[in-house]
Amino acid sequence: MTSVLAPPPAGSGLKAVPGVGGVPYIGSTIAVMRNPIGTARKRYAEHGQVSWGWLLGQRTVTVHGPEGAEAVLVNRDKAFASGPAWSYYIGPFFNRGIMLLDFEEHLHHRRIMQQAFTRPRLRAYMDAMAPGIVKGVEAWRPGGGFTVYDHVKQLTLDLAADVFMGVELGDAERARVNGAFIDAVRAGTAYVRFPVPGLRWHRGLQARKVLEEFFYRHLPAKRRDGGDDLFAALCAAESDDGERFTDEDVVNHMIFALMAAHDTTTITLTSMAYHLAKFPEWQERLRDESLALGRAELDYADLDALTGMDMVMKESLRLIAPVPALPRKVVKDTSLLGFHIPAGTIVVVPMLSNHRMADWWPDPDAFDPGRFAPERREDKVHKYAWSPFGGGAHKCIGMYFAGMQVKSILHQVLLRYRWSVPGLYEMPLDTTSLPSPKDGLPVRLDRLEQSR
Ligand code: HEM
Repeated sequence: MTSVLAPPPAGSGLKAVPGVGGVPYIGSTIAVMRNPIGTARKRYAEHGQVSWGWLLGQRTVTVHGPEGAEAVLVNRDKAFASGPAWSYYIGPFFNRGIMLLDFEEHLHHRRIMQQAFTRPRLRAYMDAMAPGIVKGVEAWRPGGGFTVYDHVKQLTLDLAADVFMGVELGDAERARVNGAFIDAVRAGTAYVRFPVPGLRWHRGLQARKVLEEFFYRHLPAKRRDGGDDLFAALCAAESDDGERFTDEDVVNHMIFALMAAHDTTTITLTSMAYHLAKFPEWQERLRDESLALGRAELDYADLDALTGMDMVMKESLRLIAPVPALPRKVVKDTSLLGFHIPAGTIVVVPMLSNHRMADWWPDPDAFDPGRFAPERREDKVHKYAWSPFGGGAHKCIGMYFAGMQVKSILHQVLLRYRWSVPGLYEMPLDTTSLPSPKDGLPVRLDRLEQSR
């Protein structure tokens, strides 16, 4: 049965948001978690671009399609706040991370943080991560049942110590910090959302303490000595108006940035590895491209030259958007594509399913990197048709960093290994949190005869 979210104000000319309430607090949560794309398609077919339902305990409006994504993310009326929406999931563990700030305050932090992502800084991060990538990839053990996701996750975590923290860690300290980081991330998807000793939420709070203690301890040396890592960059960052981060800001932003960077990059590489295993002709094309560069290590300038890799990355980000949905809380009554949205509502932009809408993408479920080739550019159909990095004020600040890291890693893998999956294999995705393979993506990994 269709029920409306709230009657629009008389004379406003706005429409009421239709939807299916279902069981209060639960609604379509289980269906969305199990099959986000199928559920979104059904809902779009039944109710159109804007509809509401219960999701994860909240009355939630889902706005399908790029027009809605643009309206929410560009946020001209300043009606959609990121902080209160994201805090529901990750607030206690990623307190005062930049994505949890809004409007003027967010802009103030963003202006300073931008200085840690300038081109010279990115070049320095790329140089800093290169030896760790070679060492990590070289240590992989070829054979059957090589789980790509687990290995890439470990590699990106190890790289974070070099390029994010820039701190020499002993094995025990590394394990302690990495463990705390993993617990903080996991806590966001806890079912029991209050601290019971031994359960995820409690472990997340403990982990936050470990991370804070770690960063505060190393902060004075970072401020004093500088360096080519993100931690040093945040300590030194200064906006054009001379604003700088306090110690507390640096610690909060470091903990958040680690989280924002880690799973997203891991998922992107896993998705690329999966598609390259399913479509070996693309794997060979990318390997030829990497070999043709004639250099063991990528330069910053090479990133644009790897055109096949760029298309595969874009297509993999389209098919599996690492951040599957972007939530916002409505802070004042507003309108969205002609619908009345009352203050207090949660609005979600479902990036994962938006990228698979047949109204915007020909053959939306097919892996076809050529759709991003200059002569096709199917993403040009709308500015927000392809938006794995979001848009507007909160658009991913690490977008170029991500491209740099993903391409640097894949280049080294292509030069050393060939990998495959059985013909009928389909990667089973766990979509209860950020999308990841339930089975870790087991492949057969073979060392190339002549690695370079
Ligand atoms: C392929 C990898 C990545 C993807 C798909 C991705 C995606 C996103 C998305 C969709 C948002 C916006 C969320 C929203 O508006 O609600 C975002 C924000 C953000 N990302 Fe990324 N991200 C990636 C990698 C990174 C990396 C490597 C870093 C850091 C080095 C990073 C740092 C951030 C930060 C700090 C924000 C918050 C920006 C703000 O609120 O102003 N991300 N990311």
